Amino acid sequence: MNSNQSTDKPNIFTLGPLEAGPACCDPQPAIQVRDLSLLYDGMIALDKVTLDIYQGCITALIGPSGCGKTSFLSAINRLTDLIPGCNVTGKILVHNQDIHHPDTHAQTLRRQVGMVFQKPTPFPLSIRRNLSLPLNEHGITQKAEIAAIIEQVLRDVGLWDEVHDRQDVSALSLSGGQQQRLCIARALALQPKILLMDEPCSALDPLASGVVEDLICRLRGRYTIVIVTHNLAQARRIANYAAFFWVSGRAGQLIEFGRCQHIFESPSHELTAAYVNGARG
Ligand SMILES: Nc1ncnc2c1ncn2[C@@H]1O[C@H](COP(=O)(O)OP(=O)(O)OP(=O)(O)O)[C@@H](O)[C@H]1O
Repeated sequence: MNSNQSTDKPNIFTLGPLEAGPACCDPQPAIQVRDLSLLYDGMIALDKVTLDIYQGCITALIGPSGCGKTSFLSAINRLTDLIPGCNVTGKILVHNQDIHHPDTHAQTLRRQVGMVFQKPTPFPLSIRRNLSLPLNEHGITQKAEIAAIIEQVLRDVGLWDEVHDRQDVSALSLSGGQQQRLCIARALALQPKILLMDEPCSALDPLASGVVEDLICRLRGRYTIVIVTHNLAQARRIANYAAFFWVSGRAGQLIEFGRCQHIFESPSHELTAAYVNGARG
């Protein structure tokens, strides 16, 4: 089925139970960003961003198009290394490890910090292979171990009941919402600590979007989640913290960061107030 015509079941009870994670009321930084600047071909896209992302919490990155949200996300797991002409300065610590230190390997980092993209991006392979391939690439080859991980992550994203008896069909035959949950399962298979999500619901119809949003909430506590969203109502519903970015000239800047309730109900900066009230952006 075409991804934009998803008829993903709205039944949230298909999502398997997750172990409760730690509450996020005692914020410990999982990611520490200091003076992060990012340039594409010498043109500044992010200007000196300093921010802590708290462990086990959901942090929403909000702001108008072009303010650098995706660039910020991509810097955290060094996907920016793969963009020709992209230059990153400043410091990012992930669980106290400097991601730019020569001893930090990008592949190891990306195992710790998974990424889910806007459009579901399953490989044009079977459901099973979509999940086993990254495991093989990270040296996991035991069939029994792979089968156990596949079952666990499919249960975690609520897909097990829907696909366990047809794991060898093409992942492209799934609905858009199912494909996105498969992509989340693929990220979870490598047991990351952090999940970066770039507008994970925006390519889905409202029902599938609701299922994925519910899933993201269920992952809270077990994972540190950073989500880019243009959907302010969604940010408000699911996030514990929000970071508001703005673009001045071409440079994206972090204007304000704080508890979601503060950002949406009593922001400190007038630009934030204008944006969340729909007057700007
Ligand atoms: N690969 C790239 N090469 C050159 N410029 C880029 C590249 N990716 C992004 N940019 C530029 O960097 C700036 C920030 O882009 P980015 O995609 O990070 O913003 P965003 O806030 O995520 O936008 P949107 O909400 O529209 O996705 C924009 O001016 C964009 O044109």
